[in-house]
Amino acid sequence: WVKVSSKHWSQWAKTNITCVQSYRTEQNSTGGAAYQAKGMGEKELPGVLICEIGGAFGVLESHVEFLKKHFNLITLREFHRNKDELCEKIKSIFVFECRPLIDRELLESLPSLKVVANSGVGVNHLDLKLISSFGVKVTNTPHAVSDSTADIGMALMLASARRLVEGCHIATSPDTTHFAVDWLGVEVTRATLGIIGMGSIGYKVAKRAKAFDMNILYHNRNRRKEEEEQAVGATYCRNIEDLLQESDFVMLVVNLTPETHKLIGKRELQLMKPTATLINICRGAVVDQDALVEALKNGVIKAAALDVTHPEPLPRDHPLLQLKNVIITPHIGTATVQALLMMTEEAVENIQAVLNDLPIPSEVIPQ
Ligand SMILES: O=C(O)[C@H](O)CO
Repeated sequence: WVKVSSKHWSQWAKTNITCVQSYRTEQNSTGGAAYQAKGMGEKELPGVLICEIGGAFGVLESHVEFLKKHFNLITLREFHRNKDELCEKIKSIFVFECRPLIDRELLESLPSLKVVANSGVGVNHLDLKLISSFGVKVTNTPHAVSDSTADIGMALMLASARRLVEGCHIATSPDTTHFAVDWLGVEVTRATLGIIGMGSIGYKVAKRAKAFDMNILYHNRNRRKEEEEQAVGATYCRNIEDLLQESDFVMLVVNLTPETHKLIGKRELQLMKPTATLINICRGAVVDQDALVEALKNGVIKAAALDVTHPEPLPRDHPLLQLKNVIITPHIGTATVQALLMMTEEAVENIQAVLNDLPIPSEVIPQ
């Protein structure tokens, strides 16, 4: 089965797509009969190139059965072993994080390629102009990732405010004989949160922060509708400077583009309060890391909590890894059972939409 957004359902239902018919089978028995009558099960499934099955950048083993109902999965290794036979069959590439690498050589070797389906929202690892010059579309999965990534933003903010990692070390250290700590955390409740980037993830952060009675500021290229602002109690800051000066916590939730590369540098850090914390859940390169190290060492800001760095992982001798006022997690914004399943489902919907000339739920258009 595959989840197809209800607004696109009627168009999907008119087609002969195997997955849609089997989805209907689960919903009502008439759908199952239609599936049989059209004989769709006999059609050759479109070829999808994947990096591998399992491993850090491969398709999850638990998703393979589902994917195989829709596609003929071809791993990169199989492709390289049998290029001549497989190159015509591959209609789509399923990209997870930055694998497989999509370069000119790969694109030139796939004449039937129609879509590069990125599993995840960030597409900074893809050369959009190059891909589109081959007439190939790019899609991503913004809906699937928004809850889990917003959760990580909240988790990092709370962990940093309450010094959870330090507390954990004390509680688990073999040297600990009693639980006296010589420091205090701060509360996020009623503090000011500045969200930079108010797309679907930023907005979900705001929803969560509202439940903590936080005072919410946001900066975004486009201002949200008034009713959306009111629903989460967020105030728009046209100038990023105002947000930086007023916030106790600044959370970065933008896409990495040439415009947002090193968006937070020395000047921006100096505008922040010395008691403020920077939280980054988007991409490491949005922050000038050298400037951040200096700011953290010299008390320009209080702390940082980063789910993303540049590069990933940081070299083991990187100064950010030596600082006590920094929490770093290994880019786990979408690392949940639910998010990964939804990312796969959303990618399948995107691929099927492109291959069947249907409205594409999440197409990424090169600027
Ligand atoms: O871009 C995203 O959705 C996450 O960072 C996972 O890559």
